Amino acid sequence: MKKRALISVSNKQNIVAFAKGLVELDYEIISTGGTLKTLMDANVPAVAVEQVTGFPEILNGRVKTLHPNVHGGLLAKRVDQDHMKQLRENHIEPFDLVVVNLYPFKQTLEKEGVSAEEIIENIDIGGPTMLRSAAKNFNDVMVVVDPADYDLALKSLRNESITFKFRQRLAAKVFRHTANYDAMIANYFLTETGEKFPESYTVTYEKAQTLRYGENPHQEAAFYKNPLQNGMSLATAKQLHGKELSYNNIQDANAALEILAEYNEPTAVAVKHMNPCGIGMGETIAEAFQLAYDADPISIFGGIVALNREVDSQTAAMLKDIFLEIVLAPSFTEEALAVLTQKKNIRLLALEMSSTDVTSYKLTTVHGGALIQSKDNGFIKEGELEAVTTRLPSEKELQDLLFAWKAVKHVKSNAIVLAKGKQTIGIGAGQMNRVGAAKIAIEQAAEKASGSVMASDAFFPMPDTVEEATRAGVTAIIQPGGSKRDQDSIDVCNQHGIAMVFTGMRHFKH
Ligand SMILES: NC(=O)c1ncn([C@@H]2O[C@H](COP(=O)(O)O)[C@@H](O)[C@H]2O)c1NC=O
Repeated sequence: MKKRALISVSNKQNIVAFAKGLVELDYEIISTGGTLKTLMDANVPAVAVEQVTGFPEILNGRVKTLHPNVHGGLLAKRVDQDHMKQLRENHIEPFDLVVVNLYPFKQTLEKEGVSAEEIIENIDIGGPTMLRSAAKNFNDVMVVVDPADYDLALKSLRNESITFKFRQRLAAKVFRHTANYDAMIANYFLTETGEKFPESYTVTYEKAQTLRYGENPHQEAAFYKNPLQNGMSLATAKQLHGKELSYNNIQDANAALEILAEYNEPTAVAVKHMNPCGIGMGETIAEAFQLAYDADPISIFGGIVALNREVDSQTAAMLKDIFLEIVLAPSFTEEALAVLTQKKNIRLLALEMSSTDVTSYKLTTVHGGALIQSKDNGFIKEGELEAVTTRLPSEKELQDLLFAWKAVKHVKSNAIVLAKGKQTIGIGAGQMNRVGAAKIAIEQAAEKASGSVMASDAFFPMPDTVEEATRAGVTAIIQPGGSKRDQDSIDVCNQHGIAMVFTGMRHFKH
């Protein structure tokens, strides 16, 4: 008996060559409408699936292969005498090979101005059903879902080297593929219904690259992209120069992007171990970078720098003299590229910057599960600040307070940021007590601390941090407020003529 292949593909790329190869191997090909036409047009002999089902394609293609004559032929176990007897009794012939790829749901979703109706019509039903039937019965049926596997499949068929393992791998790929496809559909419906934390949470990622190693050389790692991400994405950033990104590079670049998303004016940020070590804002991007650099010329060594404007030759000349892992910006001028590409090891990344996706959720795995929360999109406007001290901040202090508040949100808790003139001058990150973070920030700022402002990511449980600030010469403080002992901190401020404002919003970052 001739071997039978069932072919039904939306993406018709390379299908003719594959089908021709199958015909040479004496396969009988059964196909659905559009696929059949493609094959016939290329003179590949094939039979319409209607001849197998004895039923016309109905409901505009919603039902074409959903039939026992198809699924019986896919699911029957060859070693099971009873299965084979039932096939004979019902005049069903088994299939040996299934080649299916699905309606382009994702591409439809991404189409501009697409209607809900078109999206729904692009949910493939018959395709996944065939794929799943064949994959379940992989012991007897070979299933190919990815056009990239056509050559390998054909080669194996020619050499008659189809092993159990090979068919199993193809089946495994099918279940990943249908799970990914369904996850995208589930996500679409989640957006439509506005449900936040459904009874099960389905995420899907697609491999962007295998990484050399993870956070440390003994850890394995890969980078997966979100297939539904619109706008800013590190997976689609253009690498213009330098060796492959590492796991830590991607984490740091992400931290830098989150920080830059806070600022509209020309801003530069230097990041080390996912904390900013310097943030500067200026009239030009060169000025901004100079400030970010001067903020901490030691910690920037081996760090990454992200800028929210095109890198020009002036900025490139400054960047060139520092050892940096990555420079990340929306674009680079030709001259800037000529300067920076002289450095073999620096990675240059161009990435269109937009505000980070405010609807997205952050997922952290823990033993036994995952924590999911909305991103920290908290943003305080000037008018929302509550002045709590006798002295109110001056206009200059106010601008620095808002600048420092945006920065402290992105520093690991407990976090204290000292800033002056739209420049961070001291950052205390990740300390187990707040006063410790303040001491680090003050020591970093040294003599610059005098006349600076201070931001704290959470309230002061006691007045010790404010006392440190007064000794350093800090003139204004921004913090959430809400401690039982707020008044103690306010009193210290009033005694020293410090202006303090409350945001009413905390920015823990663990
Ligand atoms: N409904 C069905 O019975 C059915 N059977 C196969 N399909 C899909 O139809 C597509 C191929 O259609 P055509 O050969 O007509 O271009 C494939 O993506 C396949 O997954 C179906 N379509 C969707 O559900």
